[in-house]
Amino acid sequence: MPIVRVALDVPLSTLFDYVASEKTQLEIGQRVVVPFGRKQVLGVAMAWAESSDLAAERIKPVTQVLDDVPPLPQELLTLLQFCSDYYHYPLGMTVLSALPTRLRAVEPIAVKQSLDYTLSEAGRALDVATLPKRRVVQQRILQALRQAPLSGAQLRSLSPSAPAALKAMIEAGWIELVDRKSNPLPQAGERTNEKRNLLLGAHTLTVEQQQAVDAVSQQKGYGCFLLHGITGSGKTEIYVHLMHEMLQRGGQVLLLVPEINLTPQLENYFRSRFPDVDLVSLHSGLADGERAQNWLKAQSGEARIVLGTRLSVFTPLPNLGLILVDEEHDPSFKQQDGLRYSARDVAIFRANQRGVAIVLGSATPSLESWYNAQSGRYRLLKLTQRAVQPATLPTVRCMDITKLPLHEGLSEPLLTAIEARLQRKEQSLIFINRRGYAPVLMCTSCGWLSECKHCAGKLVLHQKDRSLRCHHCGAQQRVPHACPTCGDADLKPVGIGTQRLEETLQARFPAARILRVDRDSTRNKGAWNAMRKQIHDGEADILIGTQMLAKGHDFPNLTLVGVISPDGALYSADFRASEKLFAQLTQVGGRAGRADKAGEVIVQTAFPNHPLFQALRAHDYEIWAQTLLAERQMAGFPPFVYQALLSAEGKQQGEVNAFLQQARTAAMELKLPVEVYGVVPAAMPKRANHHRAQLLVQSDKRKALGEFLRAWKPVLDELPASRLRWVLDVDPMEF
Ligand SMILES: Nc1ncnc2c1ncn2[C@@H]1O[C@H](COP(=O)(O)OP(=O)(O)OP(=O)(O)O)[C@@H](O)[C@H]1O
Ligand SMILES: [Zn+2]
Repeated sequence: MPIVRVALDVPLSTLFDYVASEKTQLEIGQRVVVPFGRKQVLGVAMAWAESSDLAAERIKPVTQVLDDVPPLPQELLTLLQFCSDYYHYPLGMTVLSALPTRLRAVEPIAVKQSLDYTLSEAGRALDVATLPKRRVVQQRILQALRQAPLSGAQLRSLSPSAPAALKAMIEAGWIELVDRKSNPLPQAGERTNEKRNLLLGAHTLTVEQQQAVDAVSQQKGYGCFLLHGITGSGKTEIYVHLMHEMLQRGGQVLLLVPEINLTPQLENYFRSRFPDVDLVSLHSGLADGERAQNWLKAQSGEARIVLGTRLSVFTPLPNLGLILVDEEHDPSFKQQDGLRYSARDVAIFRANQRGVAIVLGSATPSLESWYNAQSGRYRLLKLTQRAVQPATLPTVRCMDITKLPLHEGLSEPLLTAIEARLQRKEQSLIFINRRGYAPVLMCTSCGWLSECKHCAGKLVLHQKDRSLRCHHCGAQQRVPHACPTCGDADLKPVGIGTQRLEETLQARFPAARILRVDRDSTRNKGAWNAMRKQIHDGEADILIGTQMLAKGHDFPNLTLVGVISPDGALYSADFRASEKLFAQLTQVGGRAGRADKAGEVIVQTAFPNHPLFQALRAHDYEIWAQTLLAERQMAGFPPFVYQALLSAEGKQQGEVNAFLQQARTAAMELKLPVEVYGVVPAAMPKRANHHRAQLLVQSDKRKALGEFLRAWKPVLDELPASRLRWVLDVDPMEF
């Protein structure tokens, strides 16, 4: 009896053996339903086995083979195996988490029969008379398709041997699959389904853009390119040209983007540029059914451009020819739970596995990528000018808030600048990374602060509904009438959030139309889209926003960006904080003056001479990256070392620490060439009543760290931890 090894969604690092009866026609990569404990669960057939460690009578048979969709290709299974090994995450859970939700259920999915066969250009050009006489069925199919596109069922009704003939003709390139919806029945006399991979509105590329496009398209086999282009330099236009080139060659393109918020907008944009090309998007905002359909279109090769957030890096793409990663520095490419992968890094592995080019684009590359470009592992492509003439980079001014009086957090120069924009009917954006009214409520008489009972954090004042809310655990309560400690009624909001800024600006500029864009104001579905339209249509004068507004948008009438209190990042415990801040400010500053009007950025800071702000004023990413790299090298931080973080949390602090101490002892006993640090509290030491602590391990060799983790992980799995949750995070981004 053949034994098949199946990946299941269980937290064990093994596969599970089942018997595949002779009758079932099972292929590796197919989804199967198998008994597990008392349940029937979904799994993926990963490999055949000669024998099993289980006694023959204990191996259960596969219940059902799902043949609703084609098997996962071996290439994808290999990629998932790599991820499981590299991130030390159970293989079964890795494989299952890569599937769209709908394909993880034990019920087969009903694939909408929306695909039709049609003649390709070569097929239409074919003269039936030149086909050998004995290929009757092929001739019949050809003639039928001359009339109209047909479904598989219709073609099969032509002859019992139609499937074989069809297969041969697809391989010959005469027939292709098209989406029925997008191809309404042809009008008489009209040539149909002519896919020309139309590219609309192509700009004549600048010299720098052309060089970048040439370098990538001339690449033979794997190559990783870092596209460093200042904001508005036309990186997107490069993607478009590269996509077009790949479409002409018949390949599929995968474009990874960091933000689900940006995908609908990008999707429309790319659709408008490639009106006759099948493009699908994959992100968590889609309904399960739609997501599964899009995934299947990618797997069948029908979708030529796949646009998606991080999970789409695991989409099967038979003709994958190019991978693009936009805003490659963005931390949201790293998944923060379950399989903690970096979609950017997996994409690089995938490009290598496939032997194709990958382009990482950013105005502020991550230090990891920058370092790789400096050392020659990646090829650096630079765009140093804004694409649209005469658009230039905005002027950046820093206002020293230790010397200037502030009105509710706003300096006079900033207010004057906003006023000027209002008079000129231009837009301003005020960037502040704090939602709510004020970060904390304080009693002026005893110093009491609104703290969360469950977390090591403060309760944020939300004025609109008079509530105090914890942004970490979601706890919420009404604003007290008096101080809970001393009874004094004089409670004052301290610090500034988006709501307070909105109130202040509205009072100062009563006629201005102010739009606040943060997680609270965009919670309802469609709210953000509506707001974006308002901004584009010029129905807002002042935008107040958190980082949501900072990324990727192109608002031509926006000429002023104000930045309120970014200083926290300068003395944060997170060693990446200042890297992130520079990227954020460059991004948000890059929203100003993208068209014909000059832009201005005003930063309110207590440290105007900090190297970060100097580099920001000079628009000099390179010098800033160099400064940071030197610091990181001195301190022994990434990208000069590779890290893994073991974090644990539980209700009892003692248990959390004991677990981590045992883990640490075990790590030391392995006597491998890695540095094992001490057990320390997490940056957020208590959240939702759970105490949190962590243990960092690092090495200057990726391989040494990997070998250590391979030895350490099984030991961790055996440690008593029934009342704890712990995770191992490789290449951690959050501490
Ligand atoms: N060669 C070109 N000639 C004229 N206009 C161009 C050219 N390339 C791009 N543009 C235009 O320049 C603007 C900025 O380009 P794009 O959005 O591609 O920049 P980007 O580098 O992706 O920007 P960001 O990183 O700030 O989002 C767009 O309006 C685009 O249409
Ligand atoms: Zn809390």
